Amino acid sequence: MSNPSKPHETVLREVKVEDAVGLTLAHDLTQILPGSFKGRLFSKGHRVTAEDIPKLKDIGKEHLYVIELAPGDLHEDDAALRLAASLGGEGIVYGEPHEGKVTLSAARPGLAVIAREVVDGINGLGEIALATIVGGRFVQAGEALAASRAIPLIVPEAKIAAAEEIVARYRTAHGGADPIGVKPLRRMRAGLLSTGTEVFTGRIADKFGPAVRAKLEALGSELAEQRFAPDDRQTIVNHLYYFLERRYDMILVSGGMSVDPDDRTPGAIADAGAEIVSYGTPMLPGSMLLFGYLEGVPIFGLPGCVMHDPYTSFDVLLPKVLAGERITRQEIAAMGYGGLHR
Ligand SMILES: Nc1nc2c(c(=O)[nH]1)N[C@H]1C(S)=C(S)[C@@H](COP(=O)(O)OP(=O)(O)OC[C@H]3O[C@@H](n4cnc5c(N)ncnc54)[C@H](O)[C@@H]3O)O[C@H]1N2
Ligand code: MOO
Repeated sequence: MSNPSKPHETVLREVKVEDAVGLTLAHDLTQILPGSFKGRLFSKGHRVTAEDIPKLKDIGKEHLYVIELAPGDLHEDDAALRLAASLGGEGIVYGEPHEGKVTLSAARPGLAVIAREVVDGINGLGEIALATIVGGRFVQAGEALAASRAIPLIVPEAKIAAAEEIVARYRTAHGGADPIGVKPLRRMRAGLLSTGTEVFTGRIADKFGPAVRAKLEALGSELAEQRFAPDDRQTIVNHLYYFLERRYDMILVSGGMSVDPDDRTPGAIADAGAEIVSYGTPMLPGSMLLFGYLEGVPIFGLPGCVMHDPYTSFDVLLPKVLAGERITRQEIAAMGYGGLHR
C-alpha cells in the first residue's frame, strides 16, 4: 500500500539476470564489438527469455533494473525526446529515441541554424547533453545537426522544464525563431564579371566561370551571365551598372583583388557606390575577398583562390547570402577564429 503522505520516489530495483525471465527491459542494452558492431542488442520493453541469459552475460550484465517511475521523473528516452522536440522546428526531423538519445536531422537542404547560446545554456544544466554541428553552413537533407541525450537513466522532469525555458526565452528574444533549424536557400541568378586583361585579350583561358558556376549550381543557384573586362576601373564600373539593370540577385567580380597596380576591382566596386561591408576576410583561403551591397544587391569581389580551392571564404558566405541573411562586418570579423584552412 502506498502512503499518500510520503511523495512517491522512483524505484530502481536490481534483479539478477537468472531471475529476470518474463520481466520487460527498462532501457536499451548496448553491445560493442570493436570494429564490427555497436548498437542495441536488446531494446527497451523486450521481454526477457531464458535464451537471452547467456547473451546478457556476454555483454557483462549480471543484473537488470526494474523501474517504477515516480511522477516528476522521466525515463532517459522520454527526456531526450522532450529535449529534442523543444529545440527544432521547420526543416528538422527527429529520429526514434534509443539508448537515451534522439538525433535531429535536416529534412531539406539549406543553411543549418544552431543557436550557440541555447546549446551552451542547456549543457550548463547538467544531466542532459546536447551535441551539435557548427551552425551557419550548408547541409544536405538527412544530415544530422544535433543529438540530445539524457546522462542518467532517470532524469528529473524539472531539468527538461529548465531546458524548455531556455528555448522559450530564445524564441521570445528572436521573433519566434527555432534554436535549431534549416533555412531554405533561394534560387538566385548571379552575374559574374571576370576582370584581367590577360583573360579579356585571350592570352589565357578563363577558369573562373566554370568554378563559380559549379559552386552556384551545387547550392541550387545559377550563373545567369558572365562578362569579361580588362583591368580598367571605369570599364568595370560600367559592367556593374549593366548587371544592376539586368536585376540579377547577386553580382560577382573575379580577379584583380590584391595589391598590384593592375588590381582595380575593389576600387571599381567602391566607385560604383557599393556599401562595402568588408574588403579583406580573416579566412585562408579567401583573405582578399570583398563583400558589400550595391543598391541592396549582394556583391562579392572574388580572389584567385576561388578558382581552384573547394572551400574558401566565398563558400562560407555564399550559403548565408542564399538563405537571405544580411551579412555584417562583425560576422565577417568572426570568421578568423577557426578560419585557417591552409
Ligand atoms: N604581395 C602580395 N601578393 C599576394 C597577396 C597579397 O596580399 N600581397 N594576396 C594573395 C592572394 S590571397 C591571392 S588570392 C592572389 C590573387 O589575387 P587576385 O584576385 O588579385 O588575382 P589576380 O592578380 O587577378 O590573378 C592571380 C592569378 O590568377 C589568374 N587569373 C585571374 N583571373 C583568371 C581567370 N578568370 N581565369 C584564369 N586565370 C585567372 C591570373 O592570370 C594570375 O595568374 O594574390 C596573392 N598574392
Ligand atoms: O584571398 Mo587569397 O584568396 O586567401 O588565396
